[in-house]
Amino acid sequence: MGVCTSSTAQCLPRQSPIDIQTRRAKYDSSLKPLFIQYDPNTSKRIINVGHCFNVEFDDSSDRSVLSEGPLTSHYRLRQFHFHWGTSDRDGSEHVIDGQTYPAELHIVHWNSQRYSSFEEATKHSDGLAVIGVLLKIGEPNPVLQNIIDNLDKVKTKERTYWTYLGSLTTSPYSECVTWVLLQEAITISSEQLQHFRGLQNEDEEFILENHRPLQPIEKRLVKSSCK
Ligand SMILES: COCCCN1C=C(N)c2cc(S(N)(=O)=O)sc2S1(=O)=O
Ligand SMILES: [Zn+2]
Repeated sequence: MGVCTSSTAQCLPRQSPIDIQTRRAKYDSSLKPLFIQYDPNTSKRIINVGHCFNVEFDDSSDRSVLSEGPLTSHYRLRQFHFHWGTSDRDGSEHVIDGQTYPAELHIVHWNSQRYSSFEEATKHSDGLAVIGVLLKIGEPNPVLQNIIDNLDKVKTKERTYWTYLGSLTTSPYSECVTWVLLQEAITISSEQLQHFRGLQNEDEEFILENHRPLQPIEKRLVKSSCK
């Protein structure tokens, strides 16, 4: 099942991010709860990739995995990163009923049940699964402060979510992602968020924003795990 890299006749584009119009989301009773099992000891390093920073994980074995939910395979944790804006008014990539959030966390996993490597998985339409978590301004979030050791706590008790088929939101925009967007936002303080804007790219310019504009939903259906 290859990736449609362009809007060829047999497949409409499935680009991300999108505006989740909650009243159009369809409840799917077959959607199971997410199974998230993270071993914080698999965290490897934080790396500035120019447009954001990635916290990378040892993905040489299935020690940190995501399964169930809308997924039919188990997916291995690869990295997580954030998207933000020049102010607290916007910065998230996904938007909910037209409402932007100040930032968004992406937890990236690849289908280690079907593919032999992350690179191979990105070439297939079911290759990646990314959990999107919206961030809203509120109390300083101790978990975000040392998220590496507490990734496990990012899991909210009631993990209701929206899911749809989409793409990477940064180049090469491969259409290989099953998006799982949690319906409960977590908090971050404005001061914590300001630290993100202090990151610099390879030209030593501040990374003031790194969120992609909304993409057309086309004929896609967004499913909800709850009514
Ligand atoms: C073909 O190989 C591409 C390598 C894949 N990656 C590159 C991205 N641009 C990217 C974007 C991601 S996002 N913002 O959609 O979660 S995750 C991710 S990534 O997994 O780190
Ligand atoms: Zn991302």
